Amino acid sequence: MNSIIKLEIQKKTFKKKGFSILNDFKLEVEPGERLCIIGESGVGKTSLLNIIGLLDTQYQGSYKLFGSSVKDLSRNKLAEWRNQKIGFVLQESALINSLTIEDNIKLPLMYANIEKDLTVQDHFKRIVNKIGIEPILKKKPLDCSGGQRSRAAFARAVIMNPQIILSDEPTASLDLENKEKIINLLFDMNKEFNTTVITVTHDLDVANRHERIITLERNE
Ligand SMILES: Nc1ncnc2c1ncn2[C@@H]1O[C@H](COP(=O)(O)OP(=O)(O)OP(=O)(O)O)[C@@H](O)[C@H]1O
Repeated sequence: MNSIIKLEIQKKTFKKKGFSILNDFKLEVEPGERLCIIGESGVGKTSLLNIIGLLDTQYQGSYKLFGSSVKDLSRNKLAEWRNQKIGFVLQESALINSLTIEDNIKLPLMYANIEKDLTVQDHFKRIVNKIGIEPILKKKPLDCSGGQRSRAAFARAVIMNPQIILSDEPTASLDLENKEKIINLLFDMNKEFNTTVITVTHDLDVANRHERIITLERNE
């Protein structure tokens, strides 16, 4: 099988801090894999997701995504892939406070100019229904609870039906019931669309539900 992600990092250096992380780190991921990344705080899990998700291209090493070398991609291509092929659920996913929850979730569709597409509308209804956020669609983020905002941010990350979903602690601020909704939606998409799922978590119950777990080690 061809890898969807082929990453070989020599190191990632933070100039001001003068230290490096992800030294000699290699990762290959196949389409449709459910991979979990664990490791102690500060070891570089979020930094790794930023690299995989094309938010950070400043590191020594090579990265092939969907068979293309990331260093050769134009800024426009990087932006297009970030919007259309990669769903990024961040620890603090910023929703836009002046927009309703519905408009926030539909933002990636508007950028891609496909918000009127019927398949996309079906996908929207299904996601909203599965994670139980119909009641808050017309509300603004600041009128919602933290857990509701997390679920809305999750819906926005998966609305484009991306090929890869990257989640950084997607269940951290959720109660058990809502944690289940998010994990079930993630794995349903994985089953139905062969979406590659990569999750960073400290929750071992969530980790154990992935088919592969890698532990990042500190390597000073
Ligand atoms: N922009 C940055 N500038 C300088 N140092 C940074 C930057 N981003 C991250 N670091 C440092 O790099 C290291 C790895 O950070 P990262 O957030 O990737 O760790 P993590 O494993 O995700 O941690 P946690 O589990 O606490 O979220 C930490 O020491 C952090 O302080």
